Amino acid sequence: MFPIMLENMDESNIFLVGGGHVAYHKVLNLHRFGIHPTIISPEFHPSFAELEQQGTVTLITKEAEWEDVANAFLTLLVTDNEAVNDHLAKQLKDAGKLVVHASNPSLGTAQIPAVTTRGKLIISVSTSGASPSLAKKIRDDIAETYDEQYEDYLDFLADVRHYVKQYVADRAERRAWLKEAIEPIYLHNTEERQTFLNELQQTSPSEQLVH
Ligand SMILES: C[C@@]1(CC(=O)O)c2cc3[nH]c(cc4nc(cc5[nH]c(cc(n2)[C@H]1CCC(=O)O)[C@@](C)(CC(=O)O)[C@@H]5CCC(=O)O)C(CC(=O)O)=C4CCC(=O)O)c(CCC(=O)O)c3CC(=O)O
Ligand SMILES: NC(=O)C1=CN([C@@H]2O[C@H](COP(=O)(O)OP(=O)(O)OC[C@H]3O[C@@H](n4cnc5c(N)ncnc54)[C@H](O)[C@@H]3O)[C@@H](O)[C@H]2O)C=CC1
Repeated sequence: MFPIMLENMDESNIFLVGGGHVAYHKVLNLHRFGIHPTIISPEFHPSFAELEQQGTVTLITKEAEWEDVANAFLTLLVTDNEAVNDHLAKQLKDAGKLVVHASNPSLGTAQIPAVTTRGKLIISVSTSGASPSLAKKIRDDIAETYDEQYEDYLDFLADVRHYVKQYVADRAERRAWLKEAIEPIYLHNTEERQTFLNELQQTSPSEQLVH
């Protein structure tokens, strides 16, 4: 199992096979990350009608075949038909694709973790399929510690990092600034953040562009 963050995906290439209860739950999770998938299924959970109206999903009403997903970047197999899930998982795996098999994870090449976001902070917990319920619980425990105030704190840290990378040439100095920025005082105190940024700008003015 190797965790990785994906970005800049072509979302027209993200598919679900099966349109039931589990599919609906998985789609709401994808939506949190701005992904609007295509779902192939002969029947759909009633809640999908609203999502289709909103334009956040594309529904294709049919039994899934290999041709439907052959060009997919990522496919989530969430039908209640084991044979269909198994067969497509094998073909997708052989084709080197990312595939989540929702009922027999070992046949896939990827799994969905339990996730919470705090702006740029993404808290992601996996139990490698041992207990999705525990993954959820641990995620919720961590999310209590790293609460909403981390949202603008992360924005502050991103600003600091952006500035330091551009205008602080010396590597040791860069590290010192970046290490200082994660001191707890900057989490709680926005005035201290401003003082920090002012000091950073005075010590390393933005005219001295680092190449
Ligand atoms: C392998 C994986 C496949 C994948 O990658 O999707 C998988 C597989 C299976 N889940 C099953 C059951 C449940 N899954 C949940 C919940 C979640 N399941 C998620 C991920 C994963 N589930 C992947 C592994 C992740 C890991 O281990 O860390 C979460 C974290 C993320 C998400 O789905 O978005 C999301 C919570 C997040 C949230 O709510 O925010 C609940 C609890 C609930 O719904 O409250 C139950 C019922 C209780 C229980 O079983 O624990 C079953 C048995 C089906 C049956 O009974 O036959 C299988 C099949 C099997 O295990 O074989
Ligand atoms: N990963 C997870 O988080 C969880 C996974 N599961 C597993 O997910 C699977 C689906 O569960 P539910 O959504 O509750 O079932 P469901 O019965 O609500 O939905 C199944 C869907 O698959 C569709 N389907 C059937 N044959 C198909 C085909 N040939 N091509 C395309 N779509 C097809 C049906 O029309 C239906 O929309 C089950 O195998 C279950 O064990 C269950 C709980 C959680």
